[in-house]
Amino acid sequence: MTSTSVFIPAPATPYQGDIARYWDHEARPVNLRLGDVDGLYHHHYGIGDVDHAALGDPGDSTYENRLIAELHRLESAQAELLLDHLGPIGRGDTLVDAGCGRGGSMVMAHQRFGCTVEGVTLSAKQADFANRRARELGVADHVRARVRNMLDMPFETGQAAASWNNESSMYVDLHDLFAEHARVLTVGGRYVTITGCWNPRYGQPSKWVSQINAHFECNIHSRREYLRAMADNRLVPQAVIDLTAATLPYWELRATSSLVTGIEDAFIRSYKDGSFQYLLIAADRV
Ligand SMILES: C[S@@+](CC[C@H](N)C(=O)[O-])C[C@H]1O[C@@H](n2cnc3c(N)ncnc32)[C@H](O)[C@@H]1O
Ligand SMILES: CC(C)=CCC/C(C)=C/COP(=O)(O)OP(=O)(O)O
Ligand SMILES: [Mg+2]
Repeated sequence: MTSTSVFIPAPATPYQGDIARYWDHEARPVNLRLGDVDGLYHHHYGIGDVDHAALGDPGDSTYENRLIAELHRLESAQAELLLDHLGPIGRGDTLVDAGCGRGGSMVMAHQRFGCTVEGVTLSAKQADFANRRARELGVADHVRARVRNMLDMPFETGQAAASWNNESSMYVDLHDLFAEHARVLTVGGRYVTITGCWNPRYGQPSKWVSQINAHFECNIHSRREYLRAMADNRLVPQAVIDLTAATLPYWELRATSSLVTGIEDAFIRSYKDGSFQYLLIAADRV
């Protein structure tokens, strides 16, 4: 598995065409400069406490670089937590990253398990970027991204020991998504998602959630929709972890940086008013 497939299917819908264009043109410093820290490029957010000793004094000339390294450390910690929930994975197994972005989580999964990791993204630019990084790291025989729709993945039924969505499930219908994961997963395999979802206890999506949807052209689902769509598709939750408190330090630190994008306040306010939650759900394919 060494070459990038050049076959790029037409978008399944006009919306998917919009999303492909969105990610083809994305080049925010908050993502590229963090990725440059160690060559793992993420498009997800961070968890865990800020290491204030590592950050040092805001007056120091190196402070901004330390802040960037700290945000990146928290984003990688988020991916490590997702990988912690995949269960026992062998070197001969295949993992599927649905909505793989620039491939940071795929590389981390291969480095941890030694296994094959297959990713799909709508963006040809992202797939090229991920495959270039895999070649540079010498792991292109085990890590590959392709331009494909996660609702119609190029994998055999039962091929995957585990699969995941890391902040990519808000772009699709959840019933369609979980039906496709249930198809590609082996019986007894594990599905994991980390996602932002609106909280049914709040009532309806808050104005902050609507603002996040508009910012990213996505459609955030409710926690209830996740659990219902899993139940309908042979995915039985084994762990539901509320990461809202764990992600707030990342957002509060990010809001003080030069790399702000303008969406920080909506995340902080919606996490604090209880209308939005950052969740990990790990489910068994039964
Ligand atoms: C916020 S990024 C997350 C990237 C990656 N999971 C990470 O953690 O860095 C969302 C990703 O979902 C992908 N995506 C959205 N809808 C998709 C679809 N229908 N099929 C495949 N990928 C999709 C986008 O192309 C993008 O790569
Ligand atoms: C939790 C939710 C609702 C996520 C929406 C999906 C999304 C765009 C994630 C982060 O991508 P990014 O890393 O490209 O965003 P940013 O540029 O803000 O860091
Ligand atoms: Mg980011």
